[in-house]
Formats: sequence, structure tokens, C-alpha cells
Amino acid sequence: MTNTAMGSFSAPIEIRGLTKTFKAARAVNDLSFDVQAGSITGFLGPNGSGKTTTLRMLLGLVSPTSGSATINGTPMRLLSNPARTVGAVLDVGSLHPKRTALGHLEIYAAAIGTPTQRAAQVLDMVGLSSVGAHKTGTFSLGMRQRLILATAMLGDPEILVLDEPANGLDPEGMAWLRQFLQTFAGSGRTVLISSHALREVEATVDSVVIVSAGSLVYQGTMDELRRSQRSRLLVSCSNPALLATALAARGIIDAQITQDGRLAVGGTDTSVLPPVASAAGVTIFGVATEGADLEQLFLAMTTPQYAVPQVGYHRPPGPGSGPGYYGPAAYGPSGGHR
Ligand SMILES: Nc1ncnc2c1ncn2[C@@H]1O[C@H](COP(=O)(O)OP(=O)(O)OP(=O)(O)O)[C@@H](O)[C@H]1O
Repeated sequence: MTNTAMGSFSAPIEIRGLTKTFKAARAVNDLSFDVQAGSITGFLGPNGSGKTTTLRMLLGLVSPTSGSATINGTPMRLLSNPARTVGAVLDVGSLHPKRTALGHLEIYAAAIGTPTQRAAQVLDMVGLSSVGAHKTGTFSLGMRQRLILATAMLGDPEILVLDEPANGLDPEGMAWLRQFLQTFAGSGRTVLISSHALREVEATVDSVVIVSAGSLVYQGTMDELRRSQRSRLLVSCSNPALLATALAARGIIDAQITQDGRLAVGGTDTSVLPPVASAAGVTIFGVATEGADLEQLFLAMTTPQYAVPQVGYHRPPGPGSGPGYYGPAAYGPSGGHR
């Protein structure tokens, strides 16, 4: 626990019961999570799930309907030196197309009271020195993302908050961003990045906060998320329902008939199947092992219509106060395994 003049805090970013209701819709619903110092946290969810609205509330650009979002225990608007504490530019569209990259950075440097020379330094930091005199309107999306990052770095902040920074980056650009953020966080600083695709950031982030329709569905480390996966056996047989009953009699209750008529069985290995099937009079035609990838898991958590066919995972821990799954029935076809 750290104390400041404004109060105490346990993490550089603390979101508590954060809710935002626009006229017609609740964009963010009772959201709570922490972002720890030295971590790169992925803030993940499909389009329209409330990520940008949450980041805007964190940065003091939108007022919450209820709840709080604090930086070092303090609402952003009350920080004495916000640009030195948090580096954030949410909108790639904020770059004026007729302005040069260096000119853009110099204007921002002046706005936050940073010496002008810092503009060239951050341009170099993101590998854009050679195009500093070029107008941003000529930049690719990947170059604009680098410039946004340079802008966020102007105040040499402790915390970076980036909205979809991987959007538009090619694999080389993505590897560069990963290295940049890992070095930044490796010095004990803090990163929160949003993305609509877990796959895009899974090698970069060490923790994830996943939202769907404005609500938290999962939070935990990447290691915990990876451990929550499990492969299942997909059994083609003459009578899946009878085989499921026979397996249940042997204590193997994680068995469900998939949409294509196979029996998806978890928590066992292939050697168990032939004797059980034979005793029940069921013929097995074939067995495939399905391992789920993280993207399937992510889709199942955040998009109800994807939940049923994705069978090769099991439910992450939760709900509860620790890391884990918070979501409703949108998740997966199987009953919980834990
Ligand atoms: N100013 C606003 N007025 C009304 N509705 C809004 C406003 N801003 C956001 N919304 C709505 O709130 C919901 C969440 O939007 P938000 O932009 O926060 O989601 P997101 O996860 O960042 O999505 P995306 O990746 O598409 O930007 C959406 O339904 C959106 O239409």
C-alpha cells in the first residue's frame, strides 16, 4: 500500500465499480480491476464492449455515471503533473495530416511544458527520425501508431495507456512494439493497452482484463488464462448419448454432444474409451483431440454465439475475488470443471 497526499492505493491504476450510462445504453457496467506496477495489462473485448469509454473515464475525458478510476490513487484530473504520470493518446485521428511528425510532437511538448528537444528524442525512440519532416497524412497506420506512442512518451511517464496500439501494425511492427513495452514495464513502469483481439497482444501482455458488453468477464495473468485451457476428445461413434451415459457411470461427467453429432469428452484420455464403449454396445468410428487456442477461449467468453462450438477448453477459475471468470451463461458448452 502506498500513500500519497490524495490517499492510499495498492496499484497504479485502480478501477472501482465504474459505470457509464449514455442516454440509451450502459457502455460500462460496474467494472472493477487493478493494473499492477511493472505489468503490461491487456484490456480486451470486442468492438463496442466499453474499452474506449473506460479509458476515457480513466483519463478524465468522460465523467463516470458512478464508481471511480484512479491513477496512483487520484482521479486523473486532480493529478498535479498528469503528462509526467500518464502517457496517453487515445485517438490516431488526433494527428493533423498536414503537420509534420516533428511539428506534431513539438506542439504537444509545448502543451505539456516539456522542452522542445524531447520531441526529437521520442521520435528517435520510436524509429521515426528519418521521417520527422514528413507530413503525418503520408504515414501508414503503423507509422501513425508509432507517432502516437512517441506522443505518449513525451512526458517520460510512469504509466502508458494506449488504445488499440497494435491496430495496423505488421508482424515486424508488432514485435517492435512488444519489445518497446516490455522494456518500459521492465523498468517497473506500468502499461495498459486495449485490443479487440487477444491473439494480437497475447505475446505482449502478462495480464488480461476481458470485458463483454461493458462488464468484466475475466481477469488474471496470461499464465492463468493459458492454464485454464484444456484439450478434449471428440469421439465419432454410433450412439453418443449412450456413450455419455456409460462414461458418466464411470465418473466421467464432462461429456457433451457437439453440433456435428460427436461426443466431446474432457478429463480423460483415449485409453478409457474403447472398454466403456464396448461394454455399452457403442461402436467408435474415430477419436480426435481438440486443443483450443486462446482466441477461441476469448470468443467464447465475449461473444455468446461462438460459445457452443468451441469445446476444447475448460472454464477459468471464478467467479470470485481472485483472478478468473466473471461472466454469465455466455461461456462455453460444458458445465464448470472446477
Ligand atoms: N459518446 C457516446 N454517446 C453515446 N453512446 C456512446 C458514446 N461513446 C460510446 N458509446 C457507446 O458505448 C458502447 C461502448 O463503446 P466503446 O467505444 O467504449 O467500446 P469499445 O470497446 O472501445 O469499442 P471499439 O473497439 O469499437 O471502439 C457502444 O455501444 C458505443 O456505441
